[in-house]
Amino acid sequence: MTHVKVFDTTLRDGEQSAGVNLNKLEKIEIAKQLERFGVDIMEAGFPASSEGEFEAVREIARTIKNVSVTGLARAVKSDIDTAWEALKDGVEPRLHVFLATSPIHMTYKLKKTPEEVLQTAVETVAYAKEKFHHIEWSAEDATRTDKDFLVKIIEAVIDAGATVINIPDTVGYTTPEEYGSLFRHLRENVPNIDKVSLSAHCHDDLGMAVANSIAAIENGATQVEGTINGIGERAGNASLEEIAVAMKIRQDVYPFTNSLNLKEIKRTSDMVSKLTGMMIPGNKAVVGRNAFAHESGIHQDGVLKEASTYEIITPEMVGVKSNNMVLGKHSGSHAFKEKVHELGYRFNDAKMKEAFKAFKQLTAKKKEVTDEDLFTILMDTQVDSAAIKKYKLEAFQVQYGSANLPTATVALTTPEGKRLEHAGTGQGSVEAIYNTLESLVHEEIHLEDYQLSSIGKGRDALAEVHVKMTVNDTETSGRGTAQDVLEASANAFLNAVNRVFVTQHVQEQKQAHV
Ligand SMILES: CC(=O)SCCNC(=O)CCNC(=O)[C@H](O)C(C)(C)COP(=O)(O)OP(=O)(O)OC[C@H]1O[C@@H](n2cnc3c(N)ncnc32)[C@H](O)[C@@H]1OP(=O)(O)O
Ligand SMILES: CC(C)C(=O)C(=O)O
Repeated sequence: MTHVKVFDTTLRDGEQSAGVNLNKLEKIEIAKQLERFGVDIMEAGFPASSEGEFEAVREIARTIKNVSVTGLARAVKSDIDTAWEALKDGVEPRLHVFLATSPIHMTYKLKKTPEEVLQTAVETVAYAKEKFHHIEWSAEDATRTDKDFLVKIIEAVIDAGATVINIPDTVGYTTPEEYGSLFRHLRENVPNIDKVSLSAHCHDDLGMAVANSIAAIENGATQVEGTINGIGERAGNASLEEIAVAMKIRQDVYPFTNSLNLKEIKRTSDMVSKLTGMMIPGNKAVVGRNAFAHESGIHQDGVLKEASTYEIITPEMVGVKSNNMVLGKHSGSHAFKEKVHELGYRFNDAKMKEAFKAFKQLTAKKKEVTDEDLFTILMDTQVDSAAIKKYKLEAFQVQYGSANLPTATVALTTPEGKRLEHAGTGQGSVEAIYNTLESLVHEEIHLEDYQLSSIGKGRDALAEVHVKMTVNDTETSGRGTAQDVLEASANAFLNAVNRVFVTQHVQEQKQAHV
């Protein structure tokens, strides 16, 4: 059976999803989970794109020990140098360098002739080879590229030192037949193709990213790229969990192996969804809330008699567990620690105490704390940098009545430790809180998006709010959870403001040290 390497780009192409903005701690947390999931390569970001991104990629390369960490670079020497600085301490530094090859991209975007593009590609790969042993070269918009030119440029970059050739369907334009035949064509026509691995990278604009990726594998790709939950630019990338489960369930027609641990799918998917704020549709294959739910009588009857009548994937296969140890008000720290480990978290004593405290606070309001609730608490504990001082919500009160203008009174502490209080109004309760918070933090804030969902079921379920906003023209996002919808809303607002504040604070500290 052919082994297929899995290249995860959740932290790069996935983060290119409109409105997604992960901070360093969140990226590291996802990277650790991707390592547990068993990906072979993870693209941690685009180091030359910003200082924050550079630092996140460098930290991931230093932290992750069982996965080759890569970073994206344009065919520009300074991008390659920056990528090297970010990646060089990793266990297997790997560069991902790309250049567009289609007539549309070369003419209008790069404003270069095909000859100039070929020369730039060769020069930059040769330059990168002085530093990197592993180089993936991507022909951006390969599926709208002239085939003869594609053959020519691939042969040249292999000679220059590329070790993996990626054939991206950048705009999600291709079809399974066409994409498969492109891989066959390259294998048959690029003279030195045996020196490299071929990789597939598909986008989902026409809803065919997974099918296209599998067609590529059937036709010689030994590496497949994608993201968790299929997040990514525009309509997203190929969803890795769907590719993995399709290969597992249809081994009879897809005789390929990979190193993924399918039982980590649910946890990975939940984490990516929560930290990016990209909700998973209920009917999403493999990880949607309804993926294992049977609603209609005939189906339920069939499943009760024999599950395989209507279930081709078992929930256990992808890590959806039945909750056998319930934690609540009377649970102690031992059971809590046990559960923390079961959920895949490894905390030092201080973080464990912090998480236990948050858990106990929740049990005062909620009878039964589910795995989903705990997962949220643990993730919040993990990605919160207690060392950096931030705005903190102290108390709030909202007066609401259908005939009155809602009024919020809010108290918070500033990063400098000062307590502030203010009251304000709005058309609704959330707006009243947000108007008041805006006055308190003295920044110009525009709310772009607000999403509310519940974690789990029942009247006492936790509320989770995701916001996207601009703070003084800087785009940011925030997440807040609480049992009360208004408190979760206030937390999300302050979380978004704090992200901007923390970034500024780190930059100011750096400048002070220069
Ligand atoms: C298909 C993909 O997903 S590619 C990855 C896309 N991801 C991103 O763009 C996210 C990160 N990007 C960024 O932060 C910024 O775009 C930066 C820092 C990389 C560049 O910013 P800027 O210098 O302001 O340039 P801007 O983004 O406006 O334009 C891109 C420039 O790169 C050029 N370019 C685009 N791709 C490449 C490439 N592969 N190799 C070399 N140059 C390239 C464009 O032609 C344009 O050049 P020009 O300024 O001479 O016209
Ligand atoms: C950089 C390349 C691989 C890319 O993301 C694309 O073409 O979609």
